[in-house]
Amino acid sequence: MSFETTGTINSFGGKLLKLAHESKVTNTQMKLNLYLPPQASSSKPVPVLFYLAGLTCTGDNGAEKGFFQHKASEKGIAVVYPDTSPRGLNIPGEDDSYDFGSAAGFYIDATKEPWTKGYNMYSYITKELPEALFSHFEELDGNRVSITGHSMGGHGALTLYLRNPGKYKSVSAFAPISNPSKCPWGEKAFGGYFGDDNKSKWAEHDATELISKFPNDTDILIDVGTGDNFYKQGQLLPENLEEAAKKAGKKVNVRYQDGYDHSYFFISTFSDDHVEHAAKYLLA
Ligand SMILES: N[C@@H](CCC(=O)N[C@@H](CSC=O)C(=O)NCC(=O)O)C(=O)O
Repeated sequence: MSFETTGTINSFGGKLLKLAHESKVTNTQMKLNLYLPPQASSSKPVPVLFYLAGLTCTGDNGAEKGFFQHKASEKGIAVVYPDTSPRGLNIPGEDDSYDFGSAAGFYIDATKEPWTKGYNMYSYITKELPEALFSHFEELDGNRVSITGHSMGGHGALTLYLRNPGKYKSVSAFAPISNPSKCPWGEKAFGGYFGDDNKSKWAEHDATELISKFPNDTDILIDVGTGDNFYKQGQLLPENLEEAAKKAGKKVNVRYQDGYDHSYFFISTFSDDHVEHAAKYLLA
């Protein structure tokens, strides 16, 4: 698969590439950003951190406002910023709400019509995109990959990690939707993409349900702001994940950050810590 490079921007001594490619999995063109740190120009391939963004986002939000490039440049880690859904499939209702359809792909493969037409962000992020990137960019080391994300993307990072033991070296999340089967955003998305009667499928994409089934030890870093309105409204439910992790004997370190909200001011404050967390495993 070939990538079109539509822009190249200098950032912290490296390059942010604006990319587009045709996806067989989503049946659309997909856009993304790829940050190559300065070390990518040496002969040794660099490890990779995927950042999954939240509702209403594209691959631009994290690249422009997350400040991941700061620490990634220092550590020699590439960062992939994918889009959050297919775009323009012409499914009725696709663009009607901010929390379902466009920019709300929830990192699942839909099983319910008409969303099966291309709402396959799980396969796109875990298979098609990395395979395409690692065969096209020899600067990237496909054997050293970590994942992080925000809100809906935090849910994506946690569930992709927990569903694929060994695929990612580490995981972390900012204000993740931690128990989607039990919050309004998740109920709407899983009901729409899987069906209200398909609760076993819901559980397959719920970090709180998955953690006890994960076969390996974990070291999961999560930040949540105590001033986050979505946290206060019960959309995130990190306590449910903490409780399930405790019962399962898994390490999940949830840091409740005093007064921080849900925005990129919160993410950019702690993004260095999340890149450091990934670096601990990617550079071990
Ligand atoms: N428009 C919505 C709120 C949308 C919102 O806050 N999106 C967050 C992610 S929320 C969970 O996935 C986001 O990252 N927005 C982009 C940004 O640049 O801040 C509403 O009004 O409630």
